[in-house]
Amino acid sequence: MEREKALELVKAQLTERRYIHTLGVAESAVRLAKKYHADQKKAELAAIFHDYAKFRPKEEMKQIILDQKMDERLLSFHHELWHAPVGAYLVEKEAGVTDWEVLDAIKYHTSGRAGMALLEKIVYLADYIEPGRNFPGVEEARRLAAKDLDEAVLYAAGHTITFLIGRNQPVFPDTIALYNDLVMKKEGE
Ligand SMILES: Nc1ncnc2c1ncn2[C@@H]1O[C@H](COP(=O)(O)OP(=O)(O)O)[C@@H](O)[C@H]1O
Ligand SMILES: [Fe+2]
Repeated sequence: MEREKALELVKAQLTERRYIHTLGVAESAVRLAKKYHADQKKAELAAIFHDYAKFRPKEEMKQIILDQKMDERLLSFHHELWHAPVGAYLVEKEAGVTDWEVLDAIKYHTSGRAGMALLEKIVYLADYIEPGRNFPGVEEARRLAAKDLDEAVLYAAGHTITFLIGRNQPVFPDTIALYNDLVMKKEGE
């Protein structure tokens, strides 16, 4: 699907602010894909659609998780997590994207998971470091992203976990699995 068509489809689903975030994620994803030799068109498409379901009603997303027999653990955790897997489902159903690498990159862009594919890591990280982000630590994440993809993804996952613990919030296990996977890989090096 061409960039312009994808942008038109996603713009109808987002607020202006979230659309500008999406453009930032697409720019970051293409840059990371170029640097880490991933398919730039797929990275751009996944980034453009990554927050497609961000503003869908919670009830609708909950029903999709149940009907589509998605990971029901999601329903016991913060609904912030739901737009990623539900987004992948809706992007296929409503926008007709069938490339499973692109759909998986959307599906796991919020929680991450152990054993992430290159495209998944790129969209996960692009979402974290896009130019509109200004949370403490984002500069370090950007510095690491320019050096080593796994280091940067590890940093993002670790900081998301500590951010949630700092607020006494439950942490969806797939992000911990991602963190453990990368930290053990790093130890093994
Ligand atoms: N493992 C997790 N458990 C619970 N909440 C999480 C987890 N990982 C990320 N989140 C939450 O998801 C939200 C981030 O959503 P994300 O899709 O990554 O970014 P955004 O929607 O802001 O572009 C944050 O509120 C973050 O705290
Ligand atoms: Fe996002």
